[in-house]
Amino acid sequence: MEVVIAPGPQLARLAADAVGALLSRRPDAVLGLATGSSPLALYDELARRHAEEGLSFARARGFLLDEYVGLPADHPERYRAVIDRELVSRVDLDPDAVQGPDGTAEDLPAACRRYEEAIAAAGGVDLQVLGIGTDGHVAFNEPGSSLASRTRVKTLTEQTRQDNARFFDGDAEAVPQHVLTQGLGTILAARHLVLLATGRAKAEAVHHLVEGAVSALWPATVLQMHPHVTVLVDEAAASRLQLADYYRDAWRHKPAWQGL
Ligand SMILES: N[C@@H]1[C@@H](O)[C@H](O)[C@@H](COP(=O)(O)O)O[C@@H]1O
Repeated sequence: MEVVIAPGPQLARLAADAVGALLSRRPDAVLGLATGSSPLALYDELARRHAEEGLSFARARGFLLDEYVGLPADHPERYRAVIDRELVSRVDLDPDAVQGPDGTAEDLPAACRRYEEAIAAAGGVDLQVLGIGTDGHVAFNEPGSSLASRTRVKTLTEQTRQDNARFFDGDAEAVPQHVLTQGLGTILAARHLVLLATGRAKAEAVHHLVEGAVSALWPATVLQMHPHVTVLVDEAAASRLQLADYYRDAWRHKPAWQGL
């Protein structure tokens, strides 16, 4: 796990560098797309590079991490709508090449199975963008999630509904109770995980993610089992890291050829 501690705008640029390097190596790369506020600066930077530097997503494909259950198809907070607004509509990514779990499906378990099959049929995710919840969830894998889980229905914790109320006019009751989410096992199958976290509210979760014991209580800790994880955090989110000085030192002395 590589931990990079830097100011927010630099984190977005580093994540964009990783996406750009992947697309130049492999123009038809499969991108794993996260919602929430953490990746927004990255999407802004990708949109800028598309407009100003010709970064192209024309042959790329995308898979969302998760989706609310039961929000109407035209609801602006459906994650599919969010990703269309924040990324797809701002670059040349083909909307038909982007998929998310279908939270409107009548048969939700069947929709989850189909989603796993679609990811496998695309050859798996090359680079998965991730955020982290204050309770240590990734995607919507809440505490107690199986560390080997695949895409399935989950029930949100009260804390996550409170955290996400800001997208629903501050009304936690309006946040759906149920979601479809890629499982932790699904996420671990992606080839490179790039997790972004900023702000003091994430400090405890980031500490567990990087330095805690692997446990379903802090689901993000399972990322320690993945061979290629880049954790991009600002000073506030890094404020509980015991080995922060070592991570800074390692980053400072990182060989130029290595890349993220
Ligand atoms: N399902 C999403 C996650 O994918 C996201 O990483 C996390 C943190 O969100 P934010 O980045 O807004 O803090 O919570 C949300 O509920």
